[in-house]
Amino acid sequence: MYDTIRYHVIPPAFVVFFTGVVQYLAWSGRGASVDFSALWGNEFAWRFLGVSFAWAYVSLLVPSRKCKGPVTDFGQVPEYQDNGTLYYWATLVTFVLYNFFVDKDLSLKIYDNFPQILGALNTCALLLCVVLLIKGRLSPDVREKTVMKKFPIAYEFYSGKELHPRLLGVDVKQFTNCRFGMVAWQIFILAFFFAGIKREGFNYGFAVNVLLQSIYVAKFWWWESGYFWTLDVALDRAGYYLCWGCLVWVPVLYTFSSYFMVAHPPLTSPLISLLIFFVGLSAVIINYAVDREKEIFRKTGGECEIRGEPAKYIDVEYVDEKKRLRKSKLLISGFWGTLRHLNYNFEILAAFSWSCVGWHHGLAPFYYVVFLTGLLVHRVFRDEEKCRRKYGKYWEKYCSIVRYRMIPYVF
Ligand SMILES: NC(=O)C1=CN([C@@H]2O[C@H](COP(=O)(O)OP(=O)(O)OC[C@H]3O[C@@H](n4cnc5c(N)ncnc54)[C@H](OP(=O)(O)O)[C@@H]3O)[C@@H](O)[C@H]2O)C=CC1
Ligand SMILES: CC(C)CCC[C@@H](C)[C@H]1CC[C@H]2C3=CC=C4C[C@@H](O)CC[C@]4(C)[C@H]3CC[C@]12C
Repeated sequence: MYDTIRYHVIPPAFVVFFTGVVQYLAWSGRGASVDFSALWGNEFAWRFLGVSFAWAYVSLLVPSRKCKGPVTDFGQVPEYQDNGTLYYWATLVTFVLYNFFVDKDLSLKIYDNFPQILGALNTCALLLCVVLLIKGRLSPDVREKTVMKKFPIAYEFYSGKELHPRLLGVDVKQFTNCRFGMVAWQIFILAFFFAGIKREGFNYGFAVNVLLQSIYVAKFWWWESGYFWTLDVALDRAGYYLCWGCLVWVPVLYTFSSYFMVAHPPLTSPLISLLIFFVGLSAVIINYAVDREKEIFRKTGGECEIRGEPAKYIDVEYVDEKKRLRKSKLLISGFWGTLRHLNYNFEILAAFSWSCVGWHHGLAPFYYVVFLTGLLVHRVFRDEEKCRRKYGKYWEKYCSIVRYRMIPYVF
């Protein structure tokens, strides 16, 4: 029963549901009813995507320093282009300059053609998932155990076949997640903000919404090399969930509060907006600090200081897929000694902060927060299942020291 749901029901149901929701969001966000003709895109949308994809692709080809991700159970060490921060700032500055000096209506055009852009993106993303499925089945880069095993086709399409596939000389997940998804998030919210100014004038609430998200996204680039060690990159395979998710779902849902605010400007006063800004900023900073603490701990092999004292940890052992015994450490001081997923709490608080400037308009500005909360609670279980399988009794020991996941005494 569980396997039927997991392999046969959820994948097709999610593909249909999420692909459909995109159409709803694209139109409801501007107060219009769904028009399916946008699914094919239009000339502007295809040109916009052509340039964006080419720009992202070139950023992964130009000579640059490289960084490595964690070694997989089957001994592969993925290699990434380490020029994310430069790419992010170059894209941002180019977009702003182009918008102010070359095409003053660019942001409005992006806003007006957003459903068409999403339609075209959806086509490209689905095509990519088909290519990844065929490549994974016929000619995977690495012939490891899981990739060689046959699962139901809908499941393979949804979850992906390969862990670190490369296409046209670039790492697919770095392209979809980092080079496209995270930059699209930044560029779209900025375009919506400029479009909002053109239509309704400057709005403090809207400014706080976009500024907080921009700080959040900019922070991502400082930490990009840390991202390569997360579940998405180390565990999730390249398929609909991750690649379609980053190519389409991130651009539509993660930016939705800003998209919505163009047609529904926030009514929060400048003072309240400022207060919300400081709450949101603190949340982004703490979220980053928690991630960073673990990153430094891992990079130094545990030989680092946390708040002026040597890091406290427990030594753990695990057996990898090749049956080799490996050693590692789990941090139990600093942030990681308080709750097992403290970073998620501040992730949600940050998103709540930038959404709540639009609270006068009901639930719509909070769609992302609702999704994020579900995603992160589900991720807590996925992550802990992974850790329990990996570390066994050592994970139980860690859980007995750091007892709660996200809410003290409750969860
Ligand atoms: N906006 C969004 O949609 C989302 C944002 N995020 C954000 O991304 C960031 C990364 O999140 P995510 O990858 O989910 O998870 P974490 O950064 O919480 O990483 C979890 C992993 O860290 C290792 N770990 C767990 N506890 C310890 C410890 N005490 N000491 C050392 N290592 C430990 C384990 O991996 P190992 O096998 O190495 O031991 C575990 O699998 C967060 O800021 C999160 O908020 C995450 C998901 C969605
Ligand atoms: C069924 C699908 C619609 C669901 C798609 C989900 C994915 C798009 C997202 C799953 C995990 C997300 C992320 C994880 C960690 C991140 C680090 C953070 O600092 C920035 C955001 C992100 C890259 C984020 C992006 C979307 C997911 C990959």
